[in-house]
Amino acid sequence: MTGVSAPIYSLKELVARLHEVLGDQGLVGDSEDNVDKVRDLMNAYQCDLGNVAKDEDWRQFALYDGGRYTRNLIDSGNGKFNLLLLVWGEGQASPIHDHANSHCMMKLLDGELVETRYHMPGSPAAPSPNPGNSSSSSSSGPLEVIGEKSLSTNQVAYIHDKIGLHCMSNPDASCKAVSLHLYSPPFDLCRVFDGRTGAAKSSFCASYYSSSGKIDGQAQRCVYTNHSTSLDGATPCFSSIMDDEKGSDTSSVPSSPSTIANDDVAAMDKCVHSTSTGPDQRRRPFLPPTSYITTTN
Ligand SMILES: N[C@@H](CS(=O)O)C(=O)O
Ligand SMILES: [Fe+2]
Repeated sequence: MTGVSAPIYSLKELVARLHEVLGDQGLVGDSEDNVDKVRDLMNAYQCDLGNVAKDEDWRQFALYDGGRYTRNLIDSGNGKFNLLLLVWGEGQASPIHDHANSHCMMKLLDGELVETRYHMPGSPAAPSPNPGNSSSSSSSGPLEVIGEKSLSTNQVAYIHDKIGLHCMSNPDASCKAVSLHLYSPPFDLCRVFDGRTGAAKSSFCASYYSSSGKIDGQAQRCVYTNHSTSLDGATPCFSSIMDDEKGSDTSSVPSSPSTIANDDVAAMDKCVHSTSTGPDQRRRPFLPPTSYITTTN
């Protein structure tokens, strides 16, 4: 274990500290010590929820256009890590996925997120019918849920393929969520899984909605904010804007997956939750992510 880092009050400082720890090598192999250092730094980052002046530190990266969850690149870590800020719309989720043998450290900055973990098909704890073939797209049967955890603001979570697969979901039907993610080493491809069959597909997962706070392309620039002030001339993502943009959004038509552009991704987007906690009225069916583009079988 490492010591507890002094509070870090800006993403700029966090990035500088991450470069000190990871800039040369990144998180390679079983470098548990450095994993602890990164966890410590992520914990030390003070996101100052509710204080708009301080929140601006991360809100400038929280770009969102009312569509699926966005992945906003904050820093590409000298090629050794990626630091991203993700904005999750109401009820949105990632598909069940792995992390290409990289380390994933995340911190909830705002809202609520639930992490559901699954056994990695083919791992010893959940023997697969296809041992040694875990990178193929063949089915291994329904994925086994090994845990479900609700993250509270400021909480840091960590996952690696050795722990299992996961999906993240925003269970709130009326609020967005924002999270900070560090991946080391960075990766372009991961696998997304069908929770019911265990089938996996390779997926491009290095697409970013924005980099360094700037959107590439035609998307409307829209900053996620709970506050009534817009930042740097951007449009706040109020619910009225969201409603206006519902045209091609299937969020209110969950029973019609055929309207979803990418059926492969839609099929993968079944975040299988434990039913032990009973139905939650705030929960809505999850949306397919934009951020994963299925490329190959
Ligand atoms: N790994 C996902 C977010 S999450 O579900 O951890 C992504 O980078 O899009
Ligand atoms: Fe993930």
